[in-house]
Amino acid sequence: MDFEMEKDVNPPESIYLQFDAVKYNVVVKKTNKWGCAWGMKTATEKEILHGISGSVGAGEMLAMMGPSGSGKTTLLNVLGGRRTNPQWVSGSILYNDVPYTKNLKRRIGFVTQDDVLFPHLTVRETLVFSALLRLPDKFRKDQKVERAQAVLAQLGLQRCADTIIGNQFLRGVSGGERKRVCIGQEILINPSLLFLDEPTSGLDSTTALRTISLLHKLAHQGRAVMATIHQPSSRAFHMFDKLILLSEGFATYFGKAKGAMTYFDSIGFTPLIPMNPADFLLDLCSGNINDMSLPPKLQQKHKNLSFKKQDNTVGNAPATPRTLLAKDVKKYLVDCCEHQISTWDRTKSLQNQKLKQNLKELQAVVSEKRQWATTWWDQFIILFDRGFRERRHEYMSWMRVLQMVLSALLAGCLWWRSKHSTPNQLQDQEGLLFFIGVFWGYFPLFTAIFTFPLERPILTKERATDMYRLSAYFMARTLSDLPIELGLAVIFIIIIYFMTNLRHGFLPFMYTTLAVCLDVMASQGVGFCIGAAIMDVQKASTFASVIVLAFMLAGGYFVQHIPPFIGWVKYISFQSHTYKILSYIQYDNAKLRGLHGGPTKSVLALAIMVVAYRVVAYTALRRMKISA
Ligand SMILES: Nc1ncnc2c1ncn2[C@@H]1O[C@H](COP(=O)(O)OP(=O)(O)OP(=O)(O)O)[C@@H](O)[C@H]1O
Repeated sequence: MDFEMEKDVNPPESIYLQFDAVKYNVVVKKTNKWGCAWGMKTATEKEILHGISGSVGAGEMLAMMGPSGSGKTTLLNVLGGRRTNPQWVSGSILYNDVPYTKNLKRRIGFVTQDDVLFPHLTVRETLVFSALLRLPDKFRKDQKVERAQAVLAQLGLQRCADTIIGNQFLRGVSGGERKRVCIGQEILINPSLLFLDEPTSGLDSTTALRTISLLHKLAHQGRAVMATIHQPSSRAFHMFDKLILLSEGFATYFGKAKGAMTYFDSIGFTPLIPMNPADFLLDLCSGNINDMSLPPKLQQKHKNLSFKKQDNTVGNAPATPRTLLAKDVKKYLVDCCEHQISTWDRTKSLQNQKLKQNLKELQAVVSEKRQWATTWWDQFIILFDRGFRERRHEYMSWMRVLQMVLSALLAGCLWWRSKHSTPNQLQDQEGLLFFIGVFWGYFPLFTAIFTFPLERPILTKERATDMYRLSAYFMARTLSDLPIELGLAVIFIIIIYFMTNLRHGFLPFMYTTLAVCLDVMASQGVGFCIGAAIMDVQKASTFASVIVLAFMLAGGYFVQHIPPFIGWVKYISFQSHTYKILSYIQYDNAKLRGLHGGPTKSVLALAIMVVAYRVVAYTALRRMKISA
């Protein structure tokens, strides 16, 4: 099956990307001698890209090839505006002769190596939600949906349109289809520049070829397409317009893909057996010179080295004649590239394009003011709807409902027809009230701590493309789980209230339900807070268990006279306040049970906590800088 050409969308505005002598450094932190990340640490700077030059224009597909660790992803991230800190990036990177600004985001599509998608949404839902969020408001809702359908057809995804995306635990669409969904999410906005990191990794050769052919078509519709490719087949290789070959962060070739073999032949490297050009080039960049001719300069060295003893060292590893030769080959390639290729290509610049189009017009494309595609409210509604659909299986999960019902039935049996006439009966019933507070202060918290750490990859991806405001996401995400948590809490209270014979009457029942709902919301707030601040599921769970334990112990049931230096825990413990409110609802004279301060204070405290913990969670999320 081939992919249809896009018919109904105007060609994107052309952007000519030119980069010259691009370098990229990172700080490498070394751990101490025990391998721990804390204590005495040393930081060193490491140069990952050593002055890469090249260009790509509308209608061209540039492939970046090289052995693993040669710097392809890093270069793609730098050119795609994902690494812009001038402290670490140097050299010139110009888009229509203008340096990168965040305004360019809406002209750039970026497909990352990992397919970051919601597993429970269908292919159609994924594309429609992306279209609703990313296409500007000048399109009506039905036009946005139509655009998503057109992309679906263009990428040949109709057959699996209503299949869920899936993940390693959940059967969904195939790897190739998932990759096409990711590409679809980017081409929805009709980008001028499309960057793709390993779009063919993990795909069989036929699907990989189809994907490259799709990229080739997308480029020929007037886009500049840049992709890192590991091991293309020879048919795929011939679809590339331009090629950058990297080896250990150095360029060993930049120019027309078709001219690569001729170039390497001209500098002395020719395959001695029929070979896929991509295999030949990768072998060469890795210094593996089996089955190829060598330039005379290296041939002589090869002979000399073959007679030498293996007593030299390169780095920590013993240097054999083969590794020394590989090093010489790479150096030779880099020198040749520097002198012969980059010089002729650097002379080509925007000048060629300027002849075709007005420079001012081209630059206006790059400098267009950055603005949100949709309003805050639309973002909130769309994200709420998406969140609800993604987690609908959880909401409808019988396991969860069963867990709640069984817990309520168990507690109902244990406190069956409880009374509070004698001190012993009263003590038992207070245990029940405390249990309700602790139970509903525990489950929502442990569900909420996973929210942000698990959604971080998708949040990072979507925020990098300016899809929505963080506040709209936060509100939608924190509110979408609330109905189910509150619903379950109400079912629980209905069961337990009548089984355990709590205070009769409509008002006491309603107040109890309200107090538990406040408990649920405060507990969720603490969970969001911990998750957003730590952003690591394991660490967050450990920390949360300590917090829950502290709040429970200080809740007023186990210890009533807490020493003043630790007494503040009681005030921020939502379980303590819930227990207090429930006691007031059940008993007329709560002071007799050692409870001081009326229920109003506790209701107020819980209400403040519901808001305050969420504000702290939002601030923590902002500080994580999950944006580009
Ligand atoms: N933040 C970082 N800190 C330290 N080293 C880094 C960092 N980022 C990249 N590197 C190193 O830079 C080199 C290039 O990495 P990069 O991911 O760009 O390679 P690649 O060619 O895309 O590899 P692959 O094909 O395996 O994905 C690697 O040696 C990598 O370990």
